[in-house]
Amino acid sequence: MKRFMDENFLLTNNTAEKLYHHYAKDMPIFDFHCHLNPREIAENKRYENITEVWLGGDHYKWRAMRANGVSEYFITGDAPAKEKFMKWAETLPQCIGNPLYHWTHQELKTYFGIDKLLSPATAEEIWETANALLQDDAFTAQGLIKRSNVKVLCTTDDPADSLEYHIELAKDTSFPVKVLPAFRPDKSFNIEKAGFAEWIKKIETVTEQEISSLPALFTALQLRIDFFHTAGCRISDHALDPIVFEAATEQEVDAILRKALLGGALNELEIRKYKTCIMLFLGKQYARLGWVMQLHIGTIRNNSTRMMRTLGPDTGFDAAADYIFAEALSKFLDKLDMTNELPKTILYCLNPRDYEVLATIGGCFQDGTVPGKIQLGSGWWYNDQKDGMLRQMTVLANIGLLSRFVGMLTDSRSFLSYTRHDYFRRLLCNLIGEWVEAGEAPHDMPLLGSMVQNICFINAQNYFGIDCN
Ligand SMILES: O=C[C@H](O)[C@@H](O)[C@@H](O)[C@H](O)C(=O)O
Repeated sequence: MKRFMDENFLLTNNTAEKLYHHYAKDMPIFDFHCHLNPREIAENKRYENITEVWLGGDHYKWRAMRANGVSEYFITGDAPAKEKFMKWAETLPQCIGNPLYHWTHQELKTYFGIDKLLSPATAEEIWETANALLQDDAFTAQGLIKRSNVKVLCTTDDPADSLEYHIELAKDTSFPVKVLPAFRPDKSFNIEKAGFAEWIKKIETVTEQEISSLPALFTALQLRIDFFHTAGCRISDHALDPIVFEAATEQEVDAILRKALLGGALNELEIRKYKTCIMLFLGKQYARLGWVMQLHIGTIRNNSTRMMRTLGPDTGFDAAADYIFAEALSKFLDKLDMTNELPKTILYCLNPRDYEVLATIGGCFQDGTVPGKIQLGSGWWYNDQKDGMLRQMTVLANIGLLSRFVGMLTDSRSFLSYTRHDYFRRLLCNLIGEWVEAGEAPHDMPLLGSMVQNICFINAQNYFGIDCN
């Protein structure tokens, strides 16, 4: 029997152990999609206690606590920080089998050097030890990022954002990590959602232009894209719930936008036409600048109306959807490809049922210009666990080129989540190791070692075209 989470955690064969320890473990991190707060990084936030850094925004943990019968008062409510931590400590022993059980202990060990298992019996001691350590410079926002060997991290930012913290960080020579914005224009195409008119007002303010027509909106978006580019942005990100494709002329879409801006109600067809037109415009802009376009597909968000009313979005009430989207996705990529304006693209889906759909459609638009131009993104969100990551890598290996994969990202709101890369690397090495041990891949360590290092970091560096030195 193996010891729980020892140095060969998740590594079940000799080749995997060698690949992980010799090639993967010490590779730097390129975190191309996360939800860290750039202000906390720029201000080098110091955390008062482990509740703040650990449970502050992590809706994975919140869901587990709810599932364990913990009342909202101790999760997102006003309970004192220590009581919230105690509730997490009560919940964790119930999480065996869930990645949270592993991540939590990886984080305790990697950052705090704590080997004990968190439970009500150890909670008091861990609370004291961790909180004392948090006062050290190694535990500030910047300290944690540096210790995690991160070279680049990309936050998620609205087009109206001033990017003041990114700009400030770029000037700060004492912090060597590149903190870059990622362009997330969901609000520009979610014309049917509450908040669209307010968002247009914000963009009018930051671009100092009135937006009363489609050409004016295009100009404003282009200005913001160029501004983001100047601030180092090379990546965009979209939540498409679901992706749609409905061809329309710009005149038609102009009329639809004008109608919406005057407060008119749009029908389904109009909404689809508008969204398609905006996404095509954006895709072309990304291609123009050599950016990467990330498409996150397949969620059904804010399922609990009651909790949406009290807590708002991104609080743990989203699920995998079962949308039918293959044709729309294919037509969207094809339309851009026809005029050679398809940017590098990463496709993610929250429903792992659809990985083959993404991988096979993506394969139709590889155009020989960039290795792995169209990527099947790593297991996203509920899929960034053992089975989900293995499934994503297996589908990619079967249908595309695993060797060209840009690898893992954290997608997290917590500065302690970098251990997820370690989790991913172990699984990657184990998968390849299993192939070797079964005689399905050659025992060529330099070849496999370089494949592993490419997937851990080098592919991402080349693909995103960001200098990491
Ligand atoms: O891990 C989960 C995530 O952070 C999740 O909250 C995000 O992926 C977010 O919904 C997004 O759309 O970018």
